[in-house]
Amino acid sequence: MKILFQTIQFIRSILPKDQKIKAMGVSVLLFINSGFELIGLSAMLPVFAVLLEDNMVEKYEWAEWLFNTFHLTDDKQLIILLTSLLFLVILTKNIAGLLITKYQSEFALGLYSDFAKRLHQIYYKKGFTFFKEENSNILVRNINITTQNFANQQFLGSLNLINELLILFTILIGITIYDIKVIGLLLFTAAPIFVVFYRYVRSKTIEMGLIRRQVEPSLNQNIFQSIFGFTDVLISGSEDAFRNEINVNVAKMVAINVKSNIYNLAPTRVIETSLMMAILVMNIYGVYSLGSRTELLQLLGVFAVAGFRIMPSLNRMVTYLNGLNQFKWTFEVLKPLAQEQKYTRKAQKEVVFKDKLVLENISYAYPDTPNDFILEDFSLLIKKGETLGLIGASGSGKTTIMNILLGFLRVTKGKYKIDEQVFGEEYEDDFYHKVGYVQQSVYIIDATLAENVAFGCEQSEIDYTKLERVLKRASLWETANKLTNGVDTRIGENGTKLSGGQRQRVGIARALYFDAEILFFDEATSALDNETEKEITASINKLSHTDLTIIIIAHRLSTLEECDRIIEL
Ligand SMILES: Nc1ncnc2c1ncn2[C@@H]1O[C@H](COP(=O)(O)OP(=O)(O)OP(=O)(O)O)[C@@H](O)[C@H]1O
Repeated sequence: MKILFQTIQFIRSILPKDQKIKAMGVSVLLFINSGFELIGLSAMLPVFAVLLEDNMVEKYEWAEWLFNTFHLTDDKQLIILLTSLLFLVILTKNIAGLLITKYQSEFALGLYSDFAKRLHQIYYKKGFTFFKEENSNILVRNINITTQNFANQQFLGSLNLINELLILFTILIGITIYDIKVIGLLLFTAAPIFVVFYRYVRSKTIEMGLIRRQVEPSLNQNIFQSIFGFTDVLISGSEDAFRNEINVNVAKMVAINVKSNIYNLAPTRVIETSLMMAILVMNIYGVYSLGSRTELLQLLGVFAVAGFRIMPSLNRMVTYLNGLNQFKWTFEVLKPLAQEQKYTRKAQKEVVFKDKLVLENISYAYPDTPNDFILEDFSLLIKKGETLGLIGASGSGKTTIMNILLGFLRVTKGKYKIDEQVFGEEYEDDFYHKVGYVQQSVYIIDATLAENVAFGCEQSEIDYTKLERVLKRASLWETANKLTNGVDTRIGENGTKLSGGQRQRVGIARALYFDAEILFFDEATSALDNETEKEITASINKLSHTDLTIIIIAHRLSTLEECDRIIEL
């Protein structure tokens, strides 16, 4: 049961105040549900009593009251009346139970959506280096699958477990009041079998959870790599190798799911066996120690009713406990939700860029190699409106400088200033609005050309006049007109329906659409043939000598011909 306390503790740490209150509401509903269950169960007892005993009216006041109120004439009518009442009670309890389940599921799935949103936000706040270092498959799993697992298995699981425990506890108290011997029997026969079984399953399910945690992202990675690297896989003849890796991981998932199914189904059989054991012992006791068969029959009746409810309840308890154990690792993934304050950003300020960008005696080392300085005591001043070229050997630090200027990387020593403002977290939002960034491989989403240029805007929000203007400036207007549906043509995942040069132009048009004041080009033309490179360079040059500040990284000097200044690293 330690796992239940740990889970409740963890849930409390990651739920915001309003959700904690709602969660309490859900718990109260669950307790009401337990109450309904117990009413349903105890409503069976009078029916049994009537079936087993004669002359009820003379023996019990409640039977006499029913007889008089409903003008009954004999015991048969009492049986029918009680069974009908029992039916109504069970019907009401089940309808109420379903409504409560609906509410509870809506709340749990609401938590899933909230956790996914919050985790996504936290990851974004962790910034550029975090995304560069983390495995994307693990991040996808964390945001989408882990949050869902937690909401279903940990949150709902623990609530339901408490609910079942309450029901079980009340039934056991009822049985104790009725006949303490029955409880003794259960404790000495069914309980030990159940405890031994659960202990065995617990260690197995924790182990399975850890395997699942590791295999799921690897499997996704295998599949994604084989899909995105289709041409390389085909040409290198590594199709079988990729498929084998997929198969190995799928086989591991299959083995886990088979075991998981068995561990979730086995309790029914174990519990049934242990209850049968209790009945056996009870019969031995009854035959030799009880006065009459009727007494034994009544004892068995109580036991049967209790067993009828205890069995599925115990079964569900094991399933919930299995879930809690198997998905205990999700705590670690969702821990950042409990420390959300750690990731709060400074209030955002407007950045004024009228004159210059300055790198002042900066040094930079990547976090995983803190002693390896890529840049040391480096200074650079870029005037507003200037077109600056950066050239240098591979690995000399050009992209690192660009990422510092973009505000993605923070300098270890020295200062990065925009006019007189020292760049920091507080300027991020406004500064990102002022920059455009065209990389060697422009990121294209599976949407229309217009949506790719007006990146992140809903189709209805796109300014088509502006779109036409920027497409013309990026020399993409003619291409757009040749597409089946013009700018509203879908250009395929990763821009598969566009040429390399056209994809670069989408990047340029995007930067222009968002009125970037500073444009960064990182090897934007290096993957293109000479002719296309010339065309793109011409498009970039068309932009220079305007108010735009342009910083270009290139391998070929020819690309930088029109630059005001070229710096060689
Ligand atoms: N995330 C990182 N963690 C650690 N080292 C890194 C990281 N990114 C780059 N480096 C190292 O920093 C150095 C400079 O890399 P950078 O990408 O800035 O060079 P570059 O001049 O742009 O190279 P290229 O022309 O080949 O793109 C390289 O030695 C590289 O290995």
